[in-house]
Amino acid sequence: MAVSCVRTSSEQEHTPKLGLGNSQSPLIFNPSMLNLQPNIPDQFIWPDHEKPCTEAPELEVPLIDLKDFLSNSSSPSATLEASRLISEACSKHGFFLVVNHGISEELISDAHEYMARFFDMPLSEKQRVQRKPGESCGYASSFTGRFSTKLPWKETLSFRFCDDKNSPNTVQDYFCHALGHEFEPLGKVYQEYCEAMSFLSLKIMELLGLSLGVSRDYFRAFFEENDSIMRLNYYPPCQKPDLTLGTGPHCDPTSLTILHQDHVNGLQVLVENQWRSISPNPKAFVVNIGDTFMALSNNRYKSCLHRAVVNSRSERKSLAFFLCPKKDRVVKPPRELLNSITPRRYPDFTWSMLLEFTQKHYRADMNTLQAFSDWLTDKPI
Ligand SMILES: C=C1C[C@]23C[C@H]1CC[C@H]2[C@]1(C)CCC[C@@](C)(C(=O)O)[C@H]1[C@@H]3C(=O)O
Ligand SMILES: O=C(O)CCC(=O)C(=O)O
Ligand SMILES: [Fe+2]
Repeated sequence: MAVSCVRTSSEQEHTPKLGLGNSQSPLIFNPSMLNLQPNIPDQFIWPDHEKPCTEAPELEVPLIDLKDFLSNSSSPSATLEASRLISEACSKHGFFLVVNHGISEELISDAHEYMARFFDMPLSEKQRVQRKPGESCGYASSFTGRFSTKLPWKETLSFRFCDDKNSPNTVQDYFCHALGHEFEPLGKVYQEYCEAMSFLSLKIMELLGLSLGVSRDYFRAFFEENDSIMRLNYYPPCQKPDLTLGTGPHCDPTSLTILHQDHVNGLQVLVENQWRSISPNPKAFVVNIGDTFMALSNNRYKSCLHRAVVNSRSERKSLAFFLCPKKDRVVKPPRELLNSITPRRYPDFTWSMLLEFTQKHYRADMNTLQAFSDWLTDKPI
């Protein structure tokens, strides 16, 4: 069965007031050609206040060793310590590293290898799975045709993962149906990778629940049967890395992001109004909470601002798993997180509504959740 990704109509896709692109004749993002030009096109040059600064001191990110917590004989003290460290990280900038996560180096290496092979394919081959307006799956090269300014210097491939026993092979099926059976090995690796990401996400949800003083199972149960997004990010070298961005400043609208960087620096987080870099660590996943979990926590934990910079010497790649709840689940905080001092911060919503908002009406940035709340309550954005 062909798996259809999120399909939304695109009548408002190019709402001029939001400066979204014109899909009639989009610019083609061909970095090897663009890098031969004396200058990069204006559409890739970001405003001065968003240009990457040369300095981005390394951020010491809390590192959480999951070995004891994940072992069958995990002790209450190991669980308590892991949830305490998560609480500390999420009360600061919302980023932490996990090691001894139980995911094999071979699977991670295969996921990186197949990502390199995919992006090495000719553009015409990649465009066989071209992302269509309003959809959140498929291949995109710098979102030309979707946005008209501040184009990111990257190519992406996004696809859906469903933790649903009734459709057990959504990822593998997507690749086989969209690209052909010669892509079955690639589909198998990403099917296995996404299953491992989903398992790890649910374990982290147990720790997030404990760290917020709700039951270990509360958030885990909410994300059972998750309907998540896997994204491969490819950032070509850029001759003018000080003028453009690989991924612009944003908070992830999703619930939890589990990112694996290759060996090239590029991920930056805004901490106390200063951009700080998170150095690659092949044995660690970088984890951050997103807007949807910020709403679930009733704003106790913050979805934090981050971006990806590029460089003039080498390409960079990252694997990003975005945990998302089943589309019709109502996102609202548990009653333990509501009281007279901390009343409801965001209205009830479903992930399906927020996803549609980011794909049809609003380019995700640092204010997505507030803009979405205003949109829901009909306030002018
Ligand atoms: C639901 C999503 C929208 C984006 C991919 C996932 C989670 C992160 C979002 C994104 C990366 C935030 C920055 C802007 C964006 C347009 C991008 O640069 O890719 C966002 C993704 C998207 O809308 O495709
Ligand atoms: O590539 C990176 O390091 C970060 C990418 C990112 O933030 C995203 O895809 O949401
Ligand atoms: Fe992100």
